[in-house]
Amino acid sequence: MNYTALFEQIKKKKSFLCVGLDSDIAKIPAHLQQVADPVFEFNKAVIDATAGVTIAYKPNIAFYESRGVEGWQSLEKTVTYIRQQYPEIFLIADAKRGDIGNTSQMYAKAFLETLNFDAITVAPYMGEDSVTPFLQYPEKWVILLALTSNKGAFDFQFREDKGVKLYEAVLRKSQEWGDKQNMMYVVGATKAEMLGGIRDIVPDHFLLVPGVGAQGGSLQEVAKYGMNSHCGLIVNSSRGIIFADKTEQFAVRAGEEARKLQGEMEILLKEKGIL
Ligand SMILES: O=c1ccn([C@@H]2O[C@H](COP(=O)(O)O)[C@@H](O)[C@H]2O)c(=O)[nH]1
Repeated sequence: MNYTALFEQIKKKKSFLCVGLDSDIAKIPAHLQQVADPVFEFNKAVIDATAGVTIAYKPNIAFYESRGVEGWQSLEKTVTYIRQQYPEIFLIADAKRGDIGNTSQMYAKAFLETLNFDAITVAPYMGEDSVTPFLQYPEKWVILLALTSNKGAFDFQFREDKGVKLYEAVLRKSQEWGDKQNMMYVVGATKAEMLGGIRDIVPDHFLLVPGVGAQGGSLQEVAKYGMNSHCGLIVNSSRGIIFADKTEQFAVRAGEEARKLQGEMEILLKEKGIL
């Protein structure tokens, strides 16, 4: 999916919501634990309840690969289901990969070709040759970790060299490798106040923003500092939507939580003049 198609989806759905499929098998409602593939059945119900107001899904790969072969099967079935039922939706593998060049090539093939995701999250710290193999796929995206939502972000990402913070150096240097058509950046909603400065460096790129919902980030603050004339934001919520309820009503509640966020997003898009 290209930049224009993504923006068209945002306008059509009046939403820049990404639902995170962090489908921890231990948290899946009891009544689904007996079926053949509880994670897939859970995902399917959440997807059907939220697809109308969602532009992207982001399975976090840890919740699948931790279960071995069965987990990979749940993931593959989930991707196939979304591709068949909701082909307009943008699919992000939150895998946080990146290694020496020939290994990155295999990670890229695994997620962008074999599993057919639209995008993959990549850690930038091994540099150019670890990132560029992911950029060889037309209409696929690298989402580079820039400023993460967690407390540990302060350990390295704010370190300064000649007045430039490490996450700023990531934003600047990586623009030599890709552009707004194939590269996005992760910026945590918990660091929304830094988004103004980030927009000075990457005014046009899409940003994937996790941290709204369970981590307490504010959607309004994210939009205030981070929204550009093409929206430029994909805001993720995982636990706040998929585990809003742990009873047989989980999908209904997931749909309600997703619609609530979409309603707030619609207001923000209108305020910005995008709708
Ligand atoms: O800086 C980052 C980068 C990635 N994530 C991921 O996003 C989701 C957030 O889940 P919630 O349940 O909505 O908190 C999860 O998959 C993280 O691994 C992030 O939170 N922060």
